[in-house]
Amino acid sequence: MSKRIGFLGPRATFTHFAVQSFFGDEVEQVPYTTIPQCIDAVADGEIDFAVVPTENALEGSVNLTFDYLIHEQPLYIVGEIVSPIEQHFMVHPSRKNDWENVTRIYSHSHAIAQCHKFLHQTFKGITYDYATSTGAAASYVSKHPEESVAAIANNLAAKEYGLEIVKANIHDYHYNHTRFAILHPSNKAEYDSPYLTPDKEKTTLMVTLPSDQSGALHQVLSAFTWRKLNLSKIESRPMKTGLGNYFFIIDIDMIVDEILIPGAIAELEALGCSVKLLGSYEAYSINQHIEKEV
Ligand SMILES: O=C(O)C(=O)C[C@]1(C(=O)O)C=C[C@@H](O)C=C1
Repeated sequence: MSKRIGFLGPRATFTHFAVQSFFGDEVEQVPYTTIPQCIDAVADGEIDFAVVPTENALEGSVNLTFDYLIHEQPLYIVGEIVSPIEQHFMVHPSRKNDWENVTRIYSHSHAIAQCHKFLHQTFKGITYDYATSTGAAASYVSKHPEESVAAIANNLAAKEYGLEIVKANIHDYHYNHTRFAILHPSNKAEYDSPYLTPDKEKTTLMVTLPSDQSGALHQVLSAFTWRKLNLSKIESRPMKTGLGNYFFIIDIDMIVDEILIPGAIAELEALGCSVKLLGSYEAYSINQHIEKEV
């Protein structure tokens, strides 16, 4: 039986492109309207893996994904897909000669944020409406030709929903990539992509510091430093238990081994930190532009 892969939908989102590039057509692709719905589905066993965005090179972390994983559904990251992101400005074909006069712009908040310079220069003072995904925004614009609204999305969405791209590549910086996590309830679950080869190994930890201990973060970092464990990310997020209470998400450039990472974790625990493994996995990069049909 083919695997069921859930993703942030509808069809033709960036997440759908990541799923298509990694898993291909042999799997059943199941769209969900929101990130929490997709995460719940894999936790409930409705699907085999969930694919959701975690971080964009211009905008930073997708907080909803990490917050939901930490506070609501403790799943493991079992793989990572990095995809190039190209944002285009699109309208219903009936507005293609009048696109500069639209009065609303609809997209995912990250997509809007990635295009701020263009939007500020071209549409000063315009209203932004936030959609659950770029694909959802494109689908809305196609169904509402009577509304003076444009979408920001990728070219698969323009094709899928019959929209006209009137301005291509409107993201502010050329280097625009997003990471997507493949999630599963067990950290032993694996899926080798038939299409992509892994280019990195990673471990993600959640570390909570002992309260009010001076130099605690310095001590945490030195547990990695003297073992020469390279960190590619360290980010703080609120614990949601009170002002000033934070935990850290730490990415290490290596999978869990027998000695170094267990040693670092034991040292952190001895310092009074609590440490949770969020995943130890392979990371894959998509090198092609988004042109392939999904
Ligand atoms: O809306 C989409 O198409 C998504 O897949 C979500 C998402 C995100 O959450 O960052 C993914 C990639 C882009 O950075 C913009 C939006």
